Amino acid sequence: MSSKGLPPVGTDGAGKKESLPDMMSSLEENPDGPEGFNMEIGDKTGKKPKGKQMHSRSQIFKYAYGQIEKEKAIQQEMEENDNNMTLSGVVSMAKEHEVGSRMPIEVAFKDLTLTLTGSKKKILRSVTGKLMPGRVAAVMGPSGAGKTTFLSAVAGKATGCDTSGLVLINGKVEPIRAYKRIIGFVPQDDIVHGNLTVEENLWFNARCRLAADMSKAEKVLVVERVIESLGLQPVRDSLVGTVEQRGISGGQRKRVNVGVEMVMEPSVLILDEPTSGLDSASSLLLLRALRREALEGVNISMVVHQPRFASNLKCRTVYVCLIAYTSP
Ligand SMILES: Nc1ncnc2c1ncn2[C@@H]1O[C@H](COP(=O)(O)OP(=O)(O)OP(=O)(O)O)[C@@H](O)[C@H]1O
Repeated sequence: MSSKGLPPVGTDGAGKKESLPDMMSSLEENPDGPEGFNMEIGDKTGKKPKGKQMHSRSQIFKYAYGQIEKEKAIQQEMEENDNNMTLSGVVSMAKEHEVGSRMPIEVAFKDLTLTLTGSKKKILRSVTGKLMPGRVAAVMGPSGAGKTTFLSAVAGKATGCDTSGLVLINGKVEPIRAYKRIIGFVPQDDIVHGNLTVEENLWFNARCRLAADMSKAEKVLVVERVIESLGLQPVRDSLVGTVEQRGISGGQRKRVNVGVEMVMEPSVLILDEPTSGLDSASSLLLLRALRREALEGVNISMVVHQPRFASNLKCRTVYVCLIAYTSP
């Protein structure tokens, strides 16, 4: 993906560049502006008291960090219970903490078969199963088995193939593309803009892909949450980098790729090898961030090659072109 032809990131109506801090200052000066504060101050528990409007940058950040602290507490609780955590445990914890806020999407597929257009070669043959909200599914199998093809088909992005079989969204036969605004897809290749900073990449996506009627303050919260969750704080102002100009590390870049899809607050998040090229610590950090997304009710599927990552996350495992084994 190239940034050529894209509108400038964070510009005001006059085309003047508007960084996140600039934007926050302008919000502070003009809280009643068209994209100003219609959000309320939160307390430490993240609850928003009625009738109290946020009128300053510090108030917005107080709210944002109150929410983030709450999420960290949940994460800590999860880690303490890690040894006996089950998938149903994750889901019930999500309910307990009332953090599940996304529209739940269940994706079922029956006899999903993909044939190369103009030939009889079948890339996928009669794949049947279900991907559930609040769960993480690991798609595993040897190279060339069809993992990417399978996830592309689930996301409605398979090209060059004829698809047969059924895909049911929440039990209804509907084209998955109708849900593209709430499906995040992180391909193996880069989807970030190298000549923007980490924060600008995230902010650009938040601005373009979150609901138009969502206030700027709420969008800031979403971006801050993603930066915190993916451990991108130290590089938030660094250029991602291009071939000509070196930027952040490969592992950080990988996390930004995931982040640009996370900021759209998807209900379904599909990732093709998000941990490839990452060291164990970065992989774990990323997987924990994904588990937190699952706590929000997100339906997550990802290609992983290391079985220990799947078992770490207590994933439901979908083996492609192998005899299926589902982790307990
Ligand atoms: N549009 C297409 N045209 C031609 N061949 C295709 C197309 N899509 C997929 N294939 C073929 O289908 C097979 C499965 O590819 P896919 O990328 O899904 O495998 P994979 O399991 O993800 O592999 P890897 O782990 O190496 O990334 C490959 O042989 C690939 O060349």
